[in-house]
Amino acid sequence: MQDNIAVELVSVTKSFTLASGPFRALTAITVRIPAGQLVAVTGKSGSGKSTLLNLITGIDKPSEGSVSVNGIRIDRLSERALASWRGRTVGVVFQFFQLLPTLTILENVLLPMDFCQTYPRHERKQRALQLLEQVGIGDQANKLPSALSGGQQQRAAIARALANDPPILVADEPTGNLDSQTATAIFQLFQALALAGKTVIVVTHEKEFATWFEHTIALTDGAIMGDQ
Ligand SMILES: Nc1ncnc2c1ncn2[C@@H]1O[C@H](COP(=O)(O)OP(=O)(O)OP(=O)(O)O)[C@@H](O)[C@H]1O
Repeated sequence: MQDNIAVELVSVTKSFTLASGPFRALTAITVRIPAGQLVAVTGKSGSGKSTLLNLITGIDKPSEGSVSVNGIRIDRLSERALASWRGRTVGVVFQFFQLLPTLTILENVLLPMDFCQTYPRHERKQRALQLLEQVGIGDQANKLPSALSGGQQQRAAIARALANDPPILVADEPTGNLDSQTATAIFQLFQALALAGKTVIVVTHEKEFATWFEHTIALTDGAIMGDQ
């Protein structure tokens, strides 16, 4: 594998067992994502986009084939090793933000650092505040998520995803719940993160942002129809 490939799936098939029999959500796909790129995953509902993200984040294992992230064969890791690996290597951003509602924005960003112990305790608050500044909501740190707009909540979720300085950021329809101006600001943030060296993989239906991506993985019925 080349040094600059962040994510590599080779001949990956993912099958699920349904009452009606086995079902292939992904069939023999091979994908190579270079480090530091902003990459889109597109396709209709049910085409396998979330399944692909779940393989990249190690939430699921392939039925066949290999999944390597930064040179590590994650399909061979134990669940315990995967949990630790995931916390340090992949930040995840969701469509509905999934911030903990009873914690402040600052506390939400501190959680992954407390969980993984990636930074000494006395450095964590400063780092969380810096991340909130970086995503443009430094002044919202002490508020509860419900006091923020959707766009601000997504920025907070991005800061939380960056807490442990993961090389890879994965986002599943991160702007699906935002207006187009706010969505543009979120994509600008992803672009800046990719320029700074993060590999950013985004599931998106929004065609108007197609030109922002350096690479698009287009899925149809669990197969790759275009890999530009
Ligand atoms: N755990 C599972 N058990 C059974 N079938 C599953 C499971 N996860 C996904 N599937 C099936 O695999 C196919 C791909 O699902 P996936 O969620 O990856 O699609 P998607 O492209 O992300 O769709 P959407 O845009 O609607 O989120 C679908 O037919 C889905 O029903």
